[in-house]
Amino acid sequence: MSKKLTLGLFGFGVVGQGLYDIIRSKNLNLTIRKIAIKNPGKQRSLPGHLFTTDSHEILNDPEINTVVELINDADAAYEIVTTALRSGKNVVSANKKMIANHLQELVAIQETYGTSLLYEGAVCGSIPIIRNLEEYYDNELLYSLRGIFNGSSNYILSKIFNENLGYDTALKQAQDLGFAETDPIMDVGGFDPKFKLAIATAHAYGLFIHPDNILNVGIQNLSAQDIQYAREKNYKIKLVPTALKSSETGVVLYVLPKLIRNDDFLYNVENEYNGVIVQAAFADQQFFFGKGAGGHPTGSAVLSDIAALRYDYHYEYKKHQQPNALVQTNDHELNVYLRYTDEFQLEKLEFEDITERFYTHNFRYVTGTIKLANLVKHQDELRKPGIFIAETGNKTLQGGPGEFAELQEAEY
Ligand SMILES: NC(=O)C1=CN([C@@H]2O[C@H](COP(=O)(O)OP(=O)(O)OC[C@H]3O[C@@H](n4cnc5c(N)ncnc54)[C@H](OP(=O)(O)O)[C@@H]3O)[C@@H](O)[C@H]2O)C=CC1
Ligand SMILES: N[C@@H](CC=O)C(=O)O
Repeated sequence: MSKKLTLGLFGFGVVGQGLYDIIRSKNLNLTIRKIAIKNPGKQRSLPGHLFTTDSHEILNDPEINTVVELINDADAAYEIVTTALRSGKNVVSANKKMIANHLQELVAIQETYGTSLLYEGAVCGSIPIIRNLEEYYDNELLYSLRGIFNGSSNYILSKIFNENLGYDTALKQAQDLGFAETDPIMDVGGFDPKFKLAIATAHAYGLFIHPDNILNVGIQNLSAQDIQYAREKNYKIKLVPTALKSSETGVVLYVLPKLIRNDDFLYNVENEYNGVIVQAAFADQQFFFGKGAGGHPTGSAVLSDIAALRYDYHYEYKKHQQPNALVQTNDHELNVYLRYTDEFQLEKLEFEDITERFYTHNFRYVTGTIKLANLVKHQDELRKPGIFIAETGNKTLQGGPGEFAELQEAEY
């Protein structure tokens, strides 16, 4: 039965305001009873009596049955969300950092208290990927999931490749447009897409992997030489999170920049748009595309979750409940391009083989094969200035109905 929802909203920034605009534009039979914010002195577009800086005005209000958490502080969000769920209120959140870092505990709290936490807006903005992974792919063998999960870094890369804009100018634009996180290293360093990958993996494979255990290397060290290298070969560089089944039981997870060929779905995903490629046994490749950042696109996903709560929708985490033997593994080889400064950096990484080597006084790179475990071991080195790594090979998983996937390498 459809329930009347009375909302308590936390956060009235880019996404909170975006959600409010959408709710106001339609007759949705929803009431926003109170909005909690941080800074009482800020100018607001709504009457002052709607706002509070006291979270208890929402959390202790028995009239409020639904909390919508849209703040930019993951620690405060954790307190708000867990308190709300424990006091019998359903919650919608877009806070991927908080959700990814506490997912297993949040699932347990929902079970204990019979409440529901929905977070479609936390992963790829407007793209309904979580509910699809949760519901649709239950009976499909999921080989891999990869894509563009971060609007800001994609915006920056698009502006660099398509308009020759400088990195700093493009980043400033992404911030001004409300796409970037409060600390933009979360975006460009690949942390934000890693949080999203961790959440998606729980719904794709039933695996709860803490983000600390997933490699992320971002685009913050991208240089003019890397751009030139990619352009000369007709590639674009995108920041790509990947989850793939590498064996009967192994799931490989990482976030790396990637050289993308023009026949890849991701090649034409530009600006703040996101794209997710799901590869499954019977369906083969499927591609989801939509805006991954911004107030209105994210607000639309948040609203969809709010609407689902009218019907008591909750994630069942079925793939986690069912016994399966899947485990995360770093036992996997990747084809990469590596620009480096000192030979010792190259030696440290211990390539399996090197296929190409280029050496001038100001530009050194190799391409070759490297173990993911080595990248994990030396991830701090990979984030230092003067080094840039990008995946080159297009690992696609192929297999027919009933047979296990074979890993196929398409070398560029
Ligand atoms: N921007 C985007 O495109 C997307 C963002 N997200 C996520 O949504 C969330 C919100 O992002 P966004 O709207 O961009 O952030 P903003 O910085 O635009 O807004 C944050 C809001 O949170 C409020 N706030 C901060 N701390 C508290 C607190 N302790 N109690 C109550 N209110 C608080 C701020 O109050 P005040 O107004 O007083 O400063 C502000 O209204 C983040 O988790 C983000 O990662 C998810 C998908 C897309
Ligand atoms: N900072 C994020 C916002 C949406 O999740 C991004 O750029 O994708």
